[in-house]
Amino acid sequence: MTSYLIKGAKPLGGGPADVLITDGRIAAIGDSLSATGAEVIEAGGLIALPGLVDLHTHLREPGREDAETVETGSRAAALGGFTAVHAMANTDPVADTAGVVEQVWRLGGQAGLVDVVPVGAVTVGLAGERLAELGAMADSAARVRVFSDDGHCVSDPALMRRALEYVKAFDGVVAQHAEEPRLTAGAQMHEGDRSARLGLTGWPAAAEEAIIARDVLLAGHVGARLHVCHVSTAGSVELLRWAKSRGVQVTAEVTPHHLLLTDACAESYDPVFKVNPPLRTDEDVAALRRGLADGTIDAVATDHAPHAVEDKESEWAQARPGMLGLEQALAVVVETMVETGLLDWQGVADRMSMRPAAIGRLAGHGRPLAPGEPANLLLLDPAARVTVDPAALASRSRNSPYAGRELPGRVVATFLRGTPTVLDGKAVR
Ligand SMILES: NC(=O)N[C@@H](CC(=O)O)C(=O)O
Repeated sequence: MTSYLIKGAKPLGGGPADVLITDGRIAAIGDSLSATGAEVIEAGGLIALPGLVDLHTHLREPGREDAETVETGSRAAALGGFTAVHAMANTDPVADTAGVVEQVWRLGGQAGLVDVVPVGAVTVGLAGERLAELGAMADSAARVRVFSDDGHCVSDPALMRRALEYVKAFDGVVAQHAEEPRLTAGAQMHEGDRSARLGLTGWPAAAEEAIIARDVLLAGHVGARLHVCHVSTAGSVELLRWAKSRGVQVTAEVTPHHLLLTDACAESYDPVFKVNPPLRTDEDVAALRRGLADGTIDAVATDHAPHAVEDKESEWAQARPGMLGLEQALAVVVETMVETGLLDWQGVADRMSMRPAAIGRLAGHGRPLAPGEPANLLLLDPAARVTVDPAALASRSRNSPYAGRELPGRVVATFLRGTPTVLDGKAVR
């Protein structure tokens, strides 16, 4: 295995240092290291961060390989600085059996660009009627710990309670897509003044908040772990704060797009801005940023949702919800959280690597950069500014809400267990 000597990068909490990588691990961090035979990477001005971990990626394989494959999504992830992604279960067939989660896990291993960690469905076929084979998925080679019907809410409270009870046995977590479906029938965008003016059916904040309120009570009652996907409203942040203060084992994620964009984007009627949950108001964005800064929201998760052209480039009402996220996630966090002074680099590592790895009970990821640890890391040029060109993305889909936008920071290199997946800002394969 090639050894790498990264010269002059800034690891967290210290001045410039060299990082020596041998046999897939960090062998040493220090001043003026040398190592014969090691490939030298000049990293002056770059920041070294632990490899990012995404709790919420849609890879679309099996079933919609025209929109994304495990391999193309893995490449997009590596370019974004990720070393592990959780692959959501809403594939075709649905990842609701040991067979399907093992298939996704194997495809991830074959692509070899990030660790692909399958999420198992909570209910058979995401239909919300019967629990899927949670134990069999947990015991499978894919070792599933995160279960989600994402795209659908587990809206039956008795079923949700049983799912929480079940995953407790193997320290799993139910990741809820919080959306009371009876309140969002036909919904197209955030319910408020704008939806009324634009004539688009509204998706009220209360549809998210009602499920979160119910589920934190259930999780507290059962004593199990609950994770809330893509939190989007100020009221949700308040509910999470309350639940955490009561000792409920609840964690939550926010997407990059909910940290940056608002429902004003819908004024364009460009369906690239249609997403579930919808983009909210300025006040919601401010509350989400504050919640992420103070740790009420534990993690940033991309909800990378690639869609084929025919599913997205249509009239707003016909378009599928969802937007790309993997390749720009870190840049959006730098713009919304670092450049605003809300998070330092340690905070970025915590919310995008350490905490998501801990929520997913993922070994070998989300570890500090220290001798002996697996060499999962990225090098970021914080001074670079990049204008997003959808045609240049590694994803098979093009539905980026950041097209034409200049964002700060550029991932220069990513290492997965000591092997570069990205060098000079380009995917190695
Ligand atoms: N987040 C999205 O807008 N879309 C998701 C599923 C979903 O949550 O609706 C997708 O799979 O496309």
